[in-house]
Amino acid sequence: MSESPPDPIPLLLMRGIVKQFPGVRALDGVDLEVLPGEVHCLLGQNGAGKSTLIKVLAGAHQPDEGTITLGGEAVRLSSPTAAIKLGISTIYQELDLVDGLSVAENIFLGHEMARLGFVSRGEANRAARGLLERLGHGEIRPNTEVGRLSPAAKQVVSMARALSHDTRLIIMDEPSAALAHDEVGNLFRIIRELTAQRVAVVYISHRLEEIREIGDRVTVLKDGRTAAVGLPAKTTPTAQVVALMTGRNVEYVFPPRRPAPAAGAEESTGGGEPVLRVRDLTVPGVFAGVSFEVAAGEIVGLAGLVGSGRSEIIEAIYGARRFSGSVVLEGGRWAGAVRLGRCAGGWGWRRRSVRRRRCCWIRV
Ligand SMILES: Nc1ncnc2c1ncn2[C@@H]1O[C@H](COP(=O)(O)OP(=O)(O)OP(=O)(O)O)[C@@H](O)[C@H]1O
Repeated sequence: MSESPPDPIPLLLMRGIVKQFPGVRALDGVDLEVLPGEVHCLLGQNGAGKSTLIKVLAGAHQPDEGTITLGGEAVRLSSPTAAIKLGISTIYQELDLVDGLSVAENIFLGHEMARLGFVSRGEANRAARGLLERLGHGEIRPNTEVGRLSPAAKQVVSMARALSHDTRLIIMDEPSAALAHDEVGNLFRIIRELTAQRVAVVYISHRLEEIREIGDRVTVLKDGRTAAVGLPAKTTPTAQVVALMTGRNVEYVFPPRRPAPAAGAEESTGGGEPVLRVRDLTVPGVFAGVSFEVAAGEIVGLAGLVGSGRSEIIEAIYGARRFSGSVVLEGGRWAGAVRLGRCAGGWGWRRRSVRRRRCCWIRV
């Protein structure tokens, strides 16, 4: 939260925003109000319309209906460049950096260097260093190739790029997804410094505890509509936020938990027989030695930072990647076991092969 209270006159007002895609009304009259110097969190389930709304705000999508007012003036965000010129910068979850370019080149990508008055690479590097130091990351060297940086360092470069413009509003789409715990602390420190300078932040995250820590107010989207505007981020009960996001009370969202397995019972399977056994799953250079089991009726969360290999593990399990180790499904339609990493070709081939080897199949 900023040190001084947010200015009550909104920096941004979006009213009745509609965005229709073929067959989908992604936004159906959404309202958003952001004050200068506040962290405004945007919440909603998958598909609620958050990304579409921030793309409208970033100038990447044109709304079919609705009005946008920035600093008291009606604006048309006709392109990303128009949005940037008006002081709106966006940091997307999939950071849009160019791996083959240097840190400084990425920061000033799209700037008109002549207009900025840079006469040499050295000057661009010096300006980049200044921005990185402002973000508390003077150790990132402006001439390093971005592809060599960690996900956290890449995000700092993205923020430096946002700050390289005269920014009044920064949109951050799941900024903590790529960060380890201590790096999230640094992100929050940077956000607090920005808001102290009256920069507003629109912050998208699925992590409610983060929203409590860094957020000032919350807008909740549901099915392309605004379910709530400007709720206090620190004091609104979680059950209320979840109910607004889902349209259901918490007791219906989370079914009653089964009792934990007794001591000595089969580990990590909720006490039941494992249906899926994954052993020493390895895709060289991506992940190694992953083992877990899933019992019938059990939901197992696969947690990790962006880049840690979560999606790749699932891709290996359903057979889209070659791997070593084993993936065994018990009690499925086919008897026995199959190592999906060895399966290739069409479904018919797989089916015959699975039968011949007395294997089973994971039905996804
Ligand atoms: N370019 C597009 N073309 C067609 N439909 C789209 C397009 N972009 C989004 N949609 C649809 O619009 C709806 C809202 O999607 P959107 O990505 O904005 O939701 P979201 O809240 O950001 O979800 P998530 O958290 O999963 O990113 C979804 O039904 C989605 O399938």
